[in-house]
Parts: sequence; structure tokens; C-alpha cells
Amino acid sequence: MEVSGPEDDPFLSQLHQVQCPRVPADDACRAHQLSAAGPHRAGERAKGPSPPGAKRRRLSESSALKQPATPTAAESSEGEGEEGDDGGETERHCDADAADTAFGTGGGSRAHPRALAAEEIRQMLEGKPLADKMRPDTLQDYIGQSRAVGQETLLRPLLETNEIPSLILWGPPGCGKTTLAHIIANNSKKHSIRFVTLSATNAKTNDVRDVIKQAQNEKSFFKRKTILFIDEIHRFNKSQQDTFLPHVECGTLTLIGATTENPSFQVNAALLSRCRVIVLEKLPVEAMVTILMRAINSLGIHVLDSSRPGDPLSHSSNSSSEPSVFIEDKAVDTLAYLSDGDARTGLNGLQLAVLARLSSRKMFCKKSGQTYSPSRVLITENDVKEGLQRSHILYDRAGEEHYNCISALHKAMRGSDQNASLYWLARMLEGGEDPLYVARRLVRFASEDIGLADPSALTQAVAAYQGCHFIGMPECEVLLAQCVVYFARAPKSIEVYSAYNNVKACLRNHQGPLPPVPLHLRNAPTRLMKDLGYGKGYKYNPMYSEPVEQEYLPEELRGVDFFKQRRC
Ligand SMILES: Nc1ncnc2c1ncn2[C@@H]1O[C@H](COP(=O)(O)OP(=O)(O)OP(=O)(O)O)[C@@H](O)[C@H]1O
Repeated sequence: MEVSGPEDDPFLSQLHQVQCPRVPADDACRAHQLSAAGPHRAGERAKGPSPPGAKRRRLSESSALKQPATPTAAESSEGEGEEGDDGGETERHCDADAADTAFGTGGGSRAHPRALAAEEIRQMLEGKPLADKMRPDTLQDYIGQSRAVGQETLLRPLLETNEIPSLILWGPPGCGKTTLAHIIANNSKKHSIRFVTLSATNAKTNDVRDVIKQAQNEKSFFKRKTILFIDEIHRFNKSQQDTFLPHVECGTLTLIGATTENPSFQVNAALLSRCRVIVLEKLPVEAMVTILMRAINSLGIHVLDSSRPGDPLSHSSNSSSEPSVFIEDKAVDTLAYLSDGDARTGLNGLQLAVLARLSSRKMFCKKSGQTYSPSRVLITENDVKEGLQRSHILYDRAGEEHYNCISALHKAMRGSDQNASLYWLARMLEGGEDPLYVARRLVRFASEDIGLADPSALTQAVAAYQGCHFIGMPECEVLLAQCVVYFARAPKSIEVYSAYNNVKACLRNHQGPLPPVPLHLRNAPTRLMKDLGYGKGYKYNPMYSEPVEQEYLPEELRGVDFFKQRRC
């Protein structure tokens, strides 16, 4: 669903009206590659040491699941970041790479895949997180999000023809923002468009400038477009966002920003007006099941139908002498449900559950002195719950835990318990909570609970908020810790907060029309108003050396003290 975007336009009409900022043509710059110290590339892979040949051979035997990556020569030589950018190298295999090739196939159905041996599955799960390995390369494998990129949307044909406008992808964690950018990167490769990735958590302004310079050179010398993907764009400050604004405007760059934060507050208005905002939603349970099943099928794990009686492990025959792995169907459903629309959480929870179960099988064999393994392994609902807990630190950023923990933090500070305050803060931050969410609550706390007992608390809280905005996690955690301890130790007063609530209650409970503003308190900028008695009898306080007797409330509220009473 698109919630905003340039009127009528499609995106490119403004480009003709804007004079591009100039950067001297510089061949060295063109040759400049985004180095290790600089921006990351989309789909960059960790290169590990080559594994023993035997291991490689075992993995390559699962050829039915293989999907080789074949980048073009130009892409390989430039090294511009897409999946498979190192595909031309012959001796590059490592566990993760070899295992990668086994992923990406297999639909989301619960049909039984070819059974793989437990050891094979364990090897496939080692290395990169399962969520990364399962990242789809094509829109066909991109599940859910039909309101944003479905067949009926305006964006879909643009994505399919690679006419990509500047976009802000806004949605909760793990819903597919980076994945959509990755799919666009994949398509761009086919259309000779450069795709460069920066993460706002660690990119510096100079990195942005480098990307811009290179984009300008590519455009002027090779007529080649550049798409710049900025993950967590909300973490860029205003001046960083300003750096690329004119280049987006003149078409040197197509910007794709991803954010979990409301872009109306976190992205410069000028930049926002040049981008389409695509709202991605939490993945529904059915979509989660499809995504999990795609992984389960790719791993060659069997799903057991719990409605069928008998010993589930004796149902399936396995031609291999190696054991094979099964998962209860209700475990899949539970995982889909508990992941709360976050596919990364679901996939990584699945990975931990399978790995934990496979390792405990080995331990069992060692302890019992058996020289053989139990022939079958079953992943149960409890296993996935444990897997989820470990990968998610029992913290659900979007659900109840989010509100429970912030409430506990608020109450601990109110109760002046500095230890508990720090504990709840760390629980949230370690669980992946947005530091700005916590900082906003601290701003509120400063006035609600400390108030005029220490007015500088509000300054502290606003400073902590801004500091978090500037530097982001993990550096900003100590700012929040400092502020939380300051608040736990501070004197408390709810005087202003209660008085203001009394005023609100007074307004809400008022029967009939609200009393008029007394004439003497009204301003009288025109003769007519003066003639009507506006401002008449008003005593201008600075003119008096003694306290002035004057009423400031409406007549009917005379004598009310909101600081003493609960209701008027
Ligand atoms: N719509 C989807 N279809 C298929 N797989 C998905 C989808 N969304 C997410 N995934 C899976 O979940 C993983 C994490 O998703 P992704 O990195 O795109 O999330 P994100 O929205 O960018 O999250 P964050 O804000 O935390 O970076 C992907 O690697 C992919 O395996």
C-alpha cells in the first residue's frame, strides 16, 4: 500500500527541471571500488576457508536442490554487489557457500521433500543464519505483502520492468524490506543497473559522497544507472540525508531506503516528497507458514501429520541408511504464530530448534555409549518454542512484551529502584527494542513523574533522545542507561501532571457550552473589538509595583484550585 508519493508523477518528471550538482569527472573515482572499509554490497557473502573435500562432496550430492549462481563477466569484474558476485571464482567454495546452493528451491507446500540425512541437514544449517540463506531472489518467492507489491499494485509492473522509482520501504522487523531490495538488486543486475548498499548504522557521510561520485561518473561515462539501498535510513541524521537529496532529485541516484520507523518523523520532508513510501506489513500467519515450509522443504525435513495415529517416526521409510529429520505440523504452526509476522525470527528459530535437536541426538549417543545414532529425529512444538526463546530473548518487540517491559521500566524508575530500572532497560535493548521508543518514554517520564521537583530532568531526557537519534545502537545504550539511573535517583513530583489532569477532567465534565473568555483578557487589535469591550479593564502587571487583583479564570470557575482538588 502506498501512503504517499509525488502527485501524478511518476517519479521521473521532476528530473528534467533540476540542475544536477556537479562533481569533477574523475577517472580514478570511476575505478574506485566500494572497498571493505566503505559501503557494503547487496548480497555480500562471508568468505570462509575452504572446507575439507569430503564435506563439499557430501553437500554437492544434494544436487536436486542446487541453484548455481551465474553472474555476468562484467558484474564479476566490478564486484558490484549482488548475490553471486564472486560466482566466477572456481575455488571459492566453503561450507556456507556450498550449503547456500541447496536453498532457494522448494515451494511452501507440506508435500514431502526428498529426505536428507541428519548430518547433511546439520551442515546446511551451519554458517550463515537460515533467514539469510532463504532470502528469495525473485518476486515469485516473495510471500505476502500483496497490498504493497501484489499484481494489482502500481509498483508491481515497475518492479517487473525494473523502472524503479525512489522508494522508502517502511515496515516492522523481518517483514521483507531488505528482501525486496535484494530482489530489486537481482533484477537490476540483469538490466546492467548498479546496485549499491549502505547501512545507515555504520556508513559515514564520506561513504555517501563516494557512492554519489561514482554514480555520477557511471551516469556520465557509461549511461549506467545506480540504485542506492540504505538500510535503516532513519539512523542517518538530517545532514547525511541532505547529502543525497539533490542527487536523488536530479536522477543521479535512485534511492531505496528501509526503515522500521514512521518516515514522516524520521526522513527529511524534502527527501520524503521525492520518494514513494511503500508500507510493508507484519507477515500474516499463513505467509509465515509458507516461508517456513519453503525452508523445511529445502532442508529435506519431513512434516508429520499429527492427526494420524501411531508412532510418527515409524511412518516414513527412508532409503538412506542415515537418519532423517521430521517436524510436527503443529510445531510449524506454532512457530508461524509465535514469530509475530517476523520471518527472520521464525526462520532462525527453526534453525536453532533443528540444530539443538540434532546436537542433543549426538550427545545422547555419546552418553549412552551407543556406536550408532537413533535412526530418526523429531522436532517437536517444544523444540521450536525453545528455539524461538533463544533467538528472540523472550522479547516480542511488537507485542505484549514490548508494553510489559516499558511499563516495568517506568514503574521501577518511579519507585526509585535504579537496579530494576537498568534491568528492564537492558531487557528491552538486548531484545532489539528501538532505543528511540525508550527515549520517548523517558521524555514523558521526566514531566509526568519528576516534573518541577527537578526541571532539568526534561532536558536530560530530550538530550538522551537526540543523542540516540545521532548515534544509534549500540553506542546510544549508555546514554539511555545514564538517563534511566538519573531518573531513578531523582526526586519525584506529580504536582503538574495531576493538576493538568484535573483541568482536563474539568473540561470533560463541563455541562453545556464552555464559558466565554472574559472580555478583559481578550486582545483588542481593532477599533470594533475595543468598542465591544475587548481588553477593557485589563491590568497590565508590569505597571504595578504591588500584586495585582485580577481574575484570569472564567467567572464560573472563580476560586478553583486545580492543584488541590481532583474535580471542579
Ligand atoms: N515476504 C517475504 N517472503 C519470503 N521471505 C521473507 C519475506 N520477508 C522476509 N523474509 C525472510 O526473512 C528474512 C529477513 O527479512 P528481511 O531482512 O527482508 O527483513 P527486514 O524487513 O529488512 O527486517 P529489518 O528491519 O529487521 O532489517 C529474509 O532473509 C527472508 O529469508
